[in-house]
Amino acid sequence: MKRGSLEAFFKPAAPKRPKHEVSLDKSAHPSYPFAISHLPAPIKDELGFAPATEGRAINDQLDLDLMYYQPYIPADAQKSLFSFLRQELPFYRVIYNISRGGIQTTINTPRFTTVFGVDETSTFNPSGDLVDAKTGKSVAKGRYKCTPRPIPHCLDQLRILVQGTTSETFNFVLVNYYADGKDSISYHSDDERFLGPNPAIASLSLGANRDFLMKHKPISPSTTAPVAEPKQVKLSLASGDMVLMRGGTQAHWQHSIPKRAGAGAQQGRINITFRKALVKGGTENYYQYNVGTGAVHRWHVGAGKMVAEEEEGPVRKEMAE
Ligand SMILES: O=C(O)CCC(=O)C(=O)O
Ligand SMILES: [Fe+2]
Repeated sequence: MKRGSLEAFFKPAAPKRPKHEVSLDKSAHPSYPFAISHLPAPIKDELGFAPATEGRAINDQLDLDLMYYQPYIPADAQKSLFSFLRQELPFYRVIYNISRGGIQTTINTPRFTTVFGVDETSTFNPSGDLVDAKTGKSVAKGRYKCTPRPIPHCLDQLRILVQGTTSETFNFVLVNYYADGKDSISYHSDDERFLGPNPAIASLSLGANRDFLMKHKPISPSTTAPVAEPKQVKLSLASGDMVLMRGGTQAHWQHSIPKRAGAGAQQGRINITFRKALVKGGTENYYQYNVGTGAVHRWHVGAGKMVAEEEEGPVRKEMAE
């Protein structure tokens, strides 16, 4: 076509190529507070080189069965994946009540959390409807006390990658965001019955370095020869690292990310765990404690922190459209 011709004049200008290739595609679903971008192509390409190192077995202690990838995510993708996920995912600061020794206590989860997925009894069909895993029929509205969310494309790519490496299968992605050294997770085991016996859990770290502490549960005194209490394990998790916990690890060990003071404690850290819940109760538990009922928080680039979004009333929604 000749330059300056009438045709050229009317031909819409070719869209300008962005400096970095960014995906315009997004995962949208009625259960999401907002659409979630797909992984940008450069990150996706880099992930093709994962695992960046071979896993190293840590199983020299009683009941401990870990594989440690140091790192799992290739160096060139660590920062960009961290920033992308922090910016794209909805996060919550869940508050809930528990009864401790008959006394009602309010727990403020000391970190941001979010979760996607559904247990084995259900699945999302290609249209995004929740259906029974066996019959493919629509799941009745009241079946779950929560609203399960499909795993967005960006996290699903990670899930598929980690499944390939570990030969495990996962249907849940839980994400923690530790804004700084004051955020933490106290000692616990992910040994809920809804995960079945000896669950495998893959745990990916991005962003700030944090210590991952593990301790054996108390060993009940037995009539046989006394066993030495295994010593504490400390892994200094760095950006891109992945720990696969499996076998008897959850049944016999607890883990935590303690608060941290001093240099480096101002940096944020993302943790992603991949798990497999077998029954409905697992889905309800995960949404109750990782989404809850409070406001959604979103990363605010200008403020450099998570900001709670106002509840979207009908007026704002109309304006946004
Ligand atoms: O942040 C971590 O590395 C651990 C998170 C964790 O233990 C959990 O979410 O259950
Ligand atoms: Fe855990």
